[in-house]
Amino acid sequence: MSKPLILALSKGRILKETLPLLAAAGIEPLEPLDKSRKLLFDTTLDNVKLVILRAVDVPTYVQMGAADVGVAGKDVLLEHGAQGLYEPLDLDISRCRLMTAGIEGVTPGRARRRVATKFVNIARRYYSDLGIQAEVIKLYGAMELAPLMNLADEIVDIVDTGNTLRANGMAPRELIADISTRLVVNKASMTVEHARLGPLIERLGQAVAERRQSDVTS
Ligand SMILES: Nc1ncnc2c1ncn2[C@@H]1O[C@H](COP(=O)(O)OP(=O)(O)OP(=O)(O)O)[C@@H](O)[C@H]1O
Ligand SMILES: O=P(O)(O)OC[C@H]1O[C@H](OP(=O)(O)OP(=O)(O)O)[C@H](O)[C@@H]1O
Repeated sequence: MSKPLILALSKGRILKETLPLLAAAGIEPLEPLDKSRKLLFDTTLDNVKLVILRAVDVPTYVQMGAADVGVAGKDVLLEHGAQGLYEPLDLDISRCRLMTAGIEGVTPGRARRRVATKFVNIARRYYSDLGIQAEVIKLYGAMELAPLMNLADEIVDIVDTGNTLRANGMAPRELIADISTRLVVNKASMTVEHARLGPLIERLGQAVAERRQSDVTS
């Protein structure tokens, strides 16, 4: 039998929205994902397996060829870099915005700005493109706390409803990028496994289009 095709999925919020799309494309795990500590699952498609990863690890698995296909947020992909990856499909799920934000009513001054974020590469690129001097401070969560605690003047973070910012006396400032979840494919796999990947990407594309259509009519 040929080598199994490995799909790397981001756990958490993206996973919940990914599973119905995969099911519509004929791929379902053979056992419930949350009933064990297992991370590698067989599926209803012969020789197609799922691995469930931290979202930030998905691009690494796909880039290195440990997984053929991945599902990850555009924020994670922008932060990681696109080398060795194709991005053939916008899955149109987990939509949000990557923004700068700061304390409500405060306008940032001209001085070197302290910026707290987990997206350090995106932030460095963004401020450098604008010619703004920034000291980027890496955090792993609760970015909204940093300006309140005088650790930073500004944050770069995901904004959806804006509730988290509002609840902490903060307001969005500039849009950096509109974000949604993307399908990524290892460049070598795309060539070698084209016979299996082509139809898979097409079925997923149809599932995305059908979901969009049902959202419009509901
Ligand atoms: N509030 C939100 N609304 C919509 N999409 C979001 C929101 N927050 C994050 N996302 C998108 O979902 C992805 C995964 O978010 P999630 O909160 O599940 O993981 P995480 O907190 O980044 O990862 P981990 O829990 O592994 O640290 C993000 O990379 C982003 O693309
Ligand atoms: O604009 P909102 O609708 O409030 O969404 C934005 C929040 O959502 C994400 O956090 P999440 O809830 O995923 O928690 P996390 O800190 O675990 O990432 C993100 O880091 C923001 O804090």
